[in-house]
Amino acid sequence: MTRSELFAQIQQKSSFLCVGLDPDLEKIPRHLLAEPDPIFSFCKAIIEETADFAVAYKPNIAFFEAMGSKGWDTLAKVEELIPADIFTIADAKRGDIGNTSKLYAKAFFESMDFDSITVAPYMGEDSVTPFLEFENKWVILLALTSNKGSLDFQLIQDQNGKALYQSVLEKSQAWGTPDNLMYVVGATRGELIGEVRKAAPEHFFLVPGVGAQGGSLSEVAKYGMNSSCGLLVNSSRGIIYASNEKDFGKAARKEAEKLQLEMKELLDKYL
Ligand SMILES: O=c1ccn([C@@H]2O[C@H](COP(=O)(O)O)[C@@H](O)[C@H]2O)c(=O)[nH]1
Repeated sequence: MTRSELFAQIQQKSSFLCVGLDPDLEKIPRHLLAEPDPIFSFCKAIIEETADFAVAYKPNIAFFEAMGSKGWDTLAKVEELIPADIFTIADAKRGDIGNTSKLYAKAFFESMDFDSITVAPYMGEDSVTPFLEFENKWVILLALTSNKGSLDFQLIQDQNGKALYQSVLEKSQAWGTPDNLMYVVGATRGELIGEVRKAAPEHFFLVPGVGAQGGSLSEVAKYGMNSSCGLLVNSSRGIIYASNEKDFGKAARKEAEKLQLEMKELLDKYL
């Protein structure tokens, strides 16, 4: 999917919502356990109920690969089920020496047909660029993550006062463009999102951390929105586990709609 197609979706739906698919057999409604593939049935219902409000889906690969080969089959079926006009993100956080990254890219972009993959920057240019060689596919590079451990390395400053996440932003902009490179920026980072926006004015940000992790959607929009929105804000548990009864699909729909309505107001205010 191209950047302009993504922006068109955002305008059409008045939404920059990414629904995170983190399906856990221990958390899904009990009645689904009688189904032949409970995780698929769960994701199918969530996708069907939230597709009106979502511009992206982000299956977190850990939740599928934890189930072994069956999990990979389920992931492929879920990816195929997502409507073609909705952006797909394989949240796999890959990255290795070049020839290995190339095969990770083939796995997610060719064997499966994801639009994008999350990639860790730690191993540098040759670990990231193989993912950028696929037409109309995206790398979403970890820049400033939402978790507490992001303080361990990402905010360490060099002798000139430049934080590691800033070096990641600066250097990686020579590898890709706003048309094939996005950044992960945690919603829990408040006004630092404004610093990231200054360093990468045109790139889209994938922003996890609203909902269960307590990040503020209005702060994210205030500091992070650009003239083509430039944001995909993810919520996983806050939507998919809104209920664990038979009404879980409808409950997820309600939460997704709530976020979309807030997003519409923010788009009206800042775009
Ligand atoms: O910095 C990061 C990068 C990735 N994630 C992932 O996003 C979702 C968040 O789930 P919630 O339930 O909405 O908290 C999850 O898949 C994480 O692995 C992140 O949280 N922070």
